[in-house]
Amino acid sequence: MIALRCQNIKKSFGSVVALSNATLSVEKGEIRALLGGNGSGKSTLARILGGAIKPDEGQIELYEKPCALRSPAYSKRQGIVITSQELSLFTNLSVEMNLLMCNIPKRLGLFTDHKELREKALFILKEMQLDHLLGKKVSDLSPNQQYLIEFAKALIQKPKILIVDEITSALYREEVEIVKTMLRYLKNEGASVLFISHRMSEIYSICDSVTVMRNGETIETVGIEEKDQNELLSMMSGREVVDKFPLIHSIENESNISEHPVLSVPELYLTQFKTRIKLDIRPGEFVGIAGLQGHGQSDLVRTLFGMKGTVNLYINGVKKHIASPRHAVNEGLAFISGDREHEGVFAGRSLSENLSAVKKLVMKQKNIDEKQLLHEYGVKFDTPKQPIKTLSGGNQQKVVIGRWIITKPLILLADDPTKGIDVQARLDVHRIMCDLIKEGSSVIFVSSDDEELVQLSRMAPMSRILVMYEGEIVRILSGSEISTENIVSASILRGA
Ligand SMILES: Nc1ncnc2c1ncn2[C@@H]1O[C@H](COP(=O)(O)OP(=O)(O)OP(=O)(O)O)[C@@H](O)[C@H]1O
Repeated sequence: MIALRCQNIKKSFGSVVALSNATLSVEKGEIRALLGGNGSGKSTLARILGGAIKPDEGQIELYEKPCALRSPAYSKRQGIVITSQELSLFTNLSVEMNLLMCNIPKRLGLFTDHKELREKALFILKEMQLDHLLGKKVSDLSPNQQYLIEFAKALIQKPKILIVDEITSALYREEVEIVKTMLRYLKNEGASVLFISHRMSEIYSICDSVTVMRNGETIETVGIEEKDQNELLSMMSGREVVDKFPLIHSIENESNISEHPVLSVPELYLTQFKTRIKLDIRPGEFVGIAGLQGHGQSDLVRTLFGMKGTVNLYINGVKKHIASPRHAVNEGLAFISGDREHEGVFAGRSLSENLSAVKKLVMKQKNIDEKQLLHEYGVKFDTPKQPIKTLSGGNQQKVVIGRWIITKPLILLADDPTKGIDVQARLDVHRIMCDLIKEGSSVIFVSSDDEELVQLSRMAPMSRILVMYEGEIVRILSGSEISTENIVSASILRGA
């Protein structure tokens, strides 16, 4: 039985055509990936199905009956639930209160039945191995735990059609496994899922089929086994992909490593773990930071950038006290955050202001050709003057990345910078990083995606992967040791 059918859906925002023809059918119990480049219309389709916006044209059928999704409440009543990275949690309330916000159990029809509330919440939390979060205030959870609670909140509504809009792009491997298990569970219950993600490996491991979108159109739907990654990439871009992950340099050649580190930190203190790390980074080196989520990877780069107080380090052999991010920038460091919403974009500002913020305000440099740079970084835009918020999420992140790349830093620190960026754009970002490395910059790169670290290591002439566990570096991988298998085993087995 067809659970959802969309026929020729169109939607424009002013002169921007977000959807020109979205046509797809999803079976009951099917997990369908929606794959497309940044700005291809995936979220717009999701928001139409969730009743947040109305299509200009087209028909939607639910369980083979025409249906006008006129409001979010109406879509919810039809069993369509959306979960995305845009959190709708009340941070001052408990996890269980948030989970059941849409349907708080009552005693005598008046008072909150706390016992039932806890029981219902505990059931779903246990299924997700998150029962330790019961009773906690949402503001006390890590961002990733908050995403999982947002996801649990969708599950508790027992959706018939669940739309998962890029929830996994910020999650680590073990959390993605939780999402995967729950989606399989929903599938077995007969629900259908639309799964939006830019991570190919997740799409292959979670989904039954994939609909590829390009420029607001659904191009084709295929069974997940029918096409390999390069074929999907070609369908997304409309071009033949010749060499998806180019091996620019051999990683075996470690003899080139300079004796003189560009950055040397005898003792980097990580407050959360009370551990001390020693780091030496060579000019032109790519250093990937891996590990299970929350083992200090993010703290490491943030501490280096002066975000956690003064840090003592040596740059090209000269002792420096980095007391703040501004100070770090002036010493040649740059920091790209993957937390676009809170640390990336200046929401009320234009593309041009967002792109040139550091260069103009901190480095006091003028004469920046923003338009040319936006093209160089592959941003899809109308004019540099448009507000950044009018761009799709991935395009916004490209502007944030561009902001730091144009400073031509000595050392680039990146904290999961490519999440939310489509596969093709991610490759572009990797190439931009490698160009920077070729020009002599060093890159310290945290990623929640081990495959990304392996790919980048293969593209850079000198590379290492440091695996962290409880605030310590427990394994250093180099040369042919660099593989996702070795990263996984070192992360889980404390360096083994
Ligand atoms: N409220 C809006 N106002 C103006 N333009 C919009 C609005 N919402 C979306 N768009 C535009 O519609 C197009 C499709 O955006 P959408 O967010 O659906 O893409 P997407 O495929 O989800 O992208 P991403 O992978 O980057 O999240 C983009 O060009 C975007 O700039």
